[in-house]
Amino acid sequence: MLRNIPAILSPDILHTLRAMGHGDELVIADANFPAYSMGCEVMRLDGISATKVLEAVLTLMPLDSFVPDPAHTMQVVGDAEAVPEIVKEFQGIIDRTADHPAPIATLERFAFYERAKTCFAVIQTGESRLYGNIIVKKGVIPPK
Ligand SMILES: C[C@@H]1O[C@H](O)[C@@H](O)[C@H](O)[C@@H]1O
Repeated sequence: MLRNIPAILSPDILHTLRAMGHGDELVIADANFPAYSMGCEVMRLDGISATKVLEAVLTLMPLDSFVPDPAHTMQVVGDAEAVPEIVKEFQGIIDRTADHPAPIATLERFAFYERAKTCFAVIQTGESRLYGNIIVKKGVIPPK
């Protein structure tokens, strides 16, 4: 255990978050997401919701303020305008925790997979709600 570090973040996840640089992207994925097919590092937090993981990650990792869309979720197949409850929760977490909150943008399902393939890593959670996937782009911590 560590002081000031959310206990759900495992040693390998802490290593990855620290190794990521400005503009690198992380996928926080639900339990149905084809994480191992994305070709990047997969870390697992089975049994933990994607919303808890997003909250924990954003307590440590700044969201990028250099781009208009530092966070993306997956569009509902057949209803691109739908906003699932979990996406509303993701937005609330970003609004509460990010230094530079931004509205979440969306990607069509297969465009989301293509974007995920370029990401630094995936954290596969135990999230059982469909469309519980979010890609977050790491920002910078300026000098004090
Ligand atoms: C259609 C969508 O495919 C994705 O890969 C899943 O992660 C979502 O929950 C949903 O089932």
